[in-house]
Amino acid sequence: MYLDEILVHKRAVWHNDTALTAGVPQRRPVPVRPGALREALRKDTVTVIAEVKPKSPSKGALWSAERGLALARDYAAFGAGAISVLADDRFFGGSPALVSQIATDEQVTVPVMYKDFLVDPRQAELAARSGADAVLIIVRALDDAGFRELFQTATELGLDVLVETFTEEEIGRALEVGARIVGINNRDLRTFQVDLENSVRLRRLLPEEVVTVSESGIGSADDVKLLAEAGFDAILVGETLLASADLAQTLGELAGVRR
Ligand SMILES: O=C(O)c1ccccc1NCC(=O)[C@H](O)[C@H](O)COP(=O)(O)O
Repeated sequence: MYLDEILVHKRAVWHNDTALTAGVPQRRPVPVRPGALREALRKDTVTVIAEVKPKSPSKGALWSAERGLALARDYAAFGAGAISVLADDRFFGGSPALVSQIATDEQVTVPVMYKDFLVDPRQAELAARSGADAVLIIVRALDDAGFRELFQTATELGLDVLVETFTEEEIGRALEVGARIVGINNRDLRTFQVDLENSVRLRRLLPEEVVTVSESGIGSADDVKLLAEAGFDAILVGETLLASADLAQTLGELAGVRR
């Protein structure tokens, strides 16, 4: 299920008002922490944003959603600087309720990002109600007006925004709206091909004041060293952690690389 098909589904769900919102309180249950994600990503070592992703279109089943909270607690205890939680149910097996459960948990003290395919400002409102500190917005999912509106809505709600890019043109669009945290995806969401060189090649287009995140396909401390040398502040990692037989060790290796 490639990006275009996911977006068709998302637009239909929000257009028809049939989005899954059960398990998310009507009012945000915890205070907003603007800047929390950005701050967590600027450390001496490359920060790991560890992902709770129950399944994926490219890999199938990865982790049971029922054990999502336990996983998030382990991530926080073993050195993740932030946690990304899939809010999409259909393709990734997550839910807004899962984000809420993790974002409001007392043992999960690191920032939590609401990870979905945002096509409607109401999704940013749902993210804020869930208690998340941040949302991800994928530039290529939106036209300029839609991107600007979503970015503005999320920012006004006090959420940090990780703006995901894949090309030079998309980096230009991210900077144009004033993005302060920019991700570069290594996975082409139209083919699922993964190439870390995409991050290395595009990083130089981002100014120093922008916090940078390399996303997807990161599997070893050597990968992280490559990205640290290219100038990245942080990495977004799912599959490598979800498949690890020794999470404390794997996370320790990825999170221990100096910038
Ligand atoms: O992960 C997928 O298969 C996928 C398919 C279609 C759209 C998005 C997809 N992934 C979203 C992500 O951003 C990744 O989950 C994230 O970067 C972590 O990647 P990885 O470490 O490779 O699990």
